[in-house]
Amino acid sequence: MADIDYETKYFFPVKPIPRLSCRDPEALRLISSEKPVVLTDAKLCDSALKWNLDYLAQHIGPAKHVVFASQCDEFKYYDETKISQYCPNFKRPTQRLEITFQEFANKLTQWNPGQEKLYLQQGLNSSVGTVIAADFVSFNWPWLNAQTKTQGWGTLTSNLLLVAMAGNVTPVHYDEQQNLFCQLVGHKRCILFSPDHHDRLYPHPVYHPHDRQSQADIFKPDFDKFPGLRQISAQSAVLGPGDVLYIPIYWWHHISSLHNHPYTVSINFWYKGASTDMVIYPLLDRQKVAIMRNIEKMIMDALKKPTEVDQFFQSLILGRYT
Ligand SMILES: O=C(O)C(=O)C[C@H](CCCc1ccccc1)C(=O)O
Ligand SMILES: [Zn+2]
Repeated sequence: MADIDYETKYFFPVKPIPRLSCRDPEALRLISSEKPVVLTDAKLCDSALKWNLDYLAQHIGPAKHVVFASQCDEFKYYDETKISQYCPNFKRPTQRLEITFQEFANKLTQWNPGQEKLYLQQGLNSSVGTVIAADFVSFNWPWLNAQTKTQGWGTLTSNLLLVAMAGNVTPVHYDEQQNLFCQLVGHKRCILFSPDHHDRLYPHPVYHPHDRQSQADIFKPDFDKFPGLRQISAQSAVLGPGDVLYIPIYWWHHISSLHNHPYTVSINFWYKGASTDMVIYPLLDRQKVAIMRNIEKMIMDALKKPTEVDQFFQSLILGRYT
């Protein structure tokens, strides 16, 4: 698969994410400097390369799994807990279901155009069957543990099992965790933007259910509403089975499942970032984003009304911090 599938037209410059061996010192240098890299031979989840729909349906067990349903290809994440507090009229863009993997697999194989798209997004837990657990145990933990120790990352918080239908899109967002993203079945196109894009990708307010998601659509740009979009630039890669993409903490990413296979299977490894108690100046871009998030949370606790925030910050800085 080409580094960047050129049939897709972008209005912004895109460079390929380097594809390197996990033994290449350059790969480790990129990870240490929190830059994206595709590791082509990490053999991180080789035991899961056989996790196709039938195998998972047969072995993952009878537990309910979280599946999102969408009337379009987009699956924009929303935080359920933030709806009741500040956005009671929020319209959920997807419906959250809890069904067995077998039910999900049946819906996928019987899907017809015009029906809603489905996306299984389930944290792996102890409810999985023994066969899947055995595959999980034989992941390349020695390499993984050595890697995360070297980088000083925190604990592994979760492994999200992702089974998407071809064409599914996860719109532009960032996460507050380090991420080793393993592609198992099918191909995914990943478009990444550095954390300094905070003022060019217009995240929803921190109190909003779409916190951490971009308000803008990079494939239907509204340059009047979001003029900063004219200054964005990305790195991109198409991931195939066995590829591991390092998505650095706070890096924006857009992920879509290509049509060369009816579905895709991925698993991610989310780690807490290193503790930044040693603050070294100049601050990293991601540290500035973390500070902005804390200020937003404080101001919302204080003002309670989102409509007063703009005026508050104008009064604070206009004519004073130029
Ligand atoms: O691994 C990652 O970080 C991704 O974004 C992978 C992405 C699905 C993520 C769904 C999601 C987004 C935000 C919060 C919780 C869950 C995909 O592969 O489509
Ligand atoms: Zn993400």
